[in-house]
Amino acid sequence: DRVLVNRNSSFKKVYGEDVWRYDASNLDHSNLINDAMSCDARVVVPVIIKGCSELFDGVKSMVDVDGGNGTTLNILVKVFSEILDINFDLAHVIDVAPKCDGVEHVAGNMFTSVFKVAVVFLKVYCYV
Ligand SMILES: C[S@@+](CC[C@H](N)C(=O)[O-])C[C@H]1O[C@@H](n2cnc3c(N)ncnc32)[C@H](O)[C@@H]1O
Repeated sequence: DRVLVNRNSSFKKVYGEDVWRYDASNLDHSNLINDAMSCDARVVVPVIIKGCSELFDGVKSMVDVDGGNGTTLNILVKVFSEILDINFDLAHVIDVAPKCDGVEHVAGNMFTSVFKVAVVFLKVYCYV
């Protein structure tokens, strides 16, 4: 109720800015979130591949918007190697994302960017 009434999150109330802005200058916290999301991707993405691989049939290019450190695409590209993959996230996340063959890391803001790709993949975005 408090979030709905005040129109901001508990995180913002405590730290003065939303978690993604906070992380840009608190890289330990950013890395903690990236590592946690990587763990999630390692569980969820194989399930997507096993359960609905037809989603990727014929796909030539794909961007993972808010893709974190690229774990999701690192897994997908090993199975669907014909897809041109772009991992898109904020600059402080992309700057430390590990390189991976077949995945291009691009930094930017998803609210002001246009993606010239066939498929936009979005797994877990939250405003905190
Ligand atoms: C909860 S994590 C999800 C990471 C990944 N999609 C996953 O599910 O494993 C949210 C991600 O959104 C990114 N993000 C937040 N605001 C963004 C924006 N305006 N443009 C691009 N990425 C953003 C954060 O840096 C973070 O990596």
